[in-house]
Amino acid sequence: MTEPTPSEYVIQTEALCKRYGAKLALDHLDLRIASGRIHAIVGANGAGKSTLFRILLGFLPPSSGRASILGRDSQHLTPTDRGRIGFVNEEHTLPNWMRVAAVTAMQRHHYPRWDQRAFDEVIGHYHVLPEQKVGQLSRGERAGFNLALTLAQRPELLVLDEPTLGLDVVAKRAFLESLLYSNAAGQCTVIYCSHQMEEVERVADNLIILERGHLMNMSAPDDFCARVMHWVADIPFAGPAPASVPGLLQVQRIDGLHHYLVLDQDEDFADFLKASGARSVQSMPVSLDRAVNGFLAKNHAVPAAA
Ligand SMILES: Nc1ncnc2c1ncn2[C@@H]1O[C@H](COP(=O)(O)OP(=O)(O)OP(=O)(O)O)[C@@H](O)[C@H]1O
Repeated sequence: MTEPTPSEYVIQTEALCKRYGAKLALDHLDLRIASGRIHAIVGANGAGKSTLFRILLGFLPPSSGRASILGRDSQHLTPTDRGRIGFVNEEHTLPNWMRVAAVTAMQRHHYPRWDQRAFDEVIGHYHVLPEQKVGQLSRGERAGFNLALTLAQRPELLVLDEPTLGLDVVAKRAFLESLLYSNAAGQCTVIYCSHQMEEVERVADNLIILERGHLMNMSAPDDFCARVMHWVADIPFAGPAPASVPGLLQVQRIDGLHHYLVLDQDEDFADFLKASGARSVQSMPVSLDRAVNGFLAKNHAVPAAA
């Protein structure tokens, strides 16, 4: 595959930093996201995901470094630039006092590329009536309505910050189907931030992991999964010191067996376990949820010792 040219990146940051007082939320972040497909950004609470989105969309200035979106400097976006970007966040901020029909008419008027078919397709997943006030809609209905409005704008780039938070399984599925429909139709690039790995597994083509404002991974989800392996070893005593275990993410002792979750280890890891006293060893692949959460848990903040 050839490298995309700079104009083919929908997002580009260079040494991007954001400091809130003593806290560095984004730490010299260099990120390039190519146009097309669905990109998931994941990371522990406080990793900097929302801060990155706010800077990219021009709602917040960086402390230093640069950020651009659709080839435009995030700090100088014009209304025309903003019209090319759809943004949905978990708050689904819409005017509560307005009726669904009035909000829809207003948006249709505002966006010249309005696609009624896309709106009808998405809203059809939800039992939303035109005469209802936005404030009367359930959380899932509001999410669906917001996504329908956003997709109907026919954005070139859709940015979603935890859009399915608090939705039930059916509403979540409807939301993801709408997302896949819009992407499959080749209408836009989707950048999506979520803590829900089963969703990421289902929809994302590219997995971006942020940790404390640093980029830790950018690859297909399957490729990341393949880097993490679960090993079970029958070691009849304490086992090797955790600090000496290569690539260790997690260790547990269950029913007398040692379970190791390790990163970037090949078959040599079996030799390491045998040299550490293992009578038998076995390796198995892990789900994306286990791989990502094991990876994030390694450096997760722990309570200070009493
Ligand atoms: N306005 C602010 N003032 C001070 N600190 C802030 C502010 N906004 C965010 N932070 C801090 O910056 C860091 C990154 O926050 P951010 O909201 O970007 O994380 P996140 O990855 O979106 O987290 P979550 O998954 O919990 O939503 C956090 O440590 C947070 O406490």
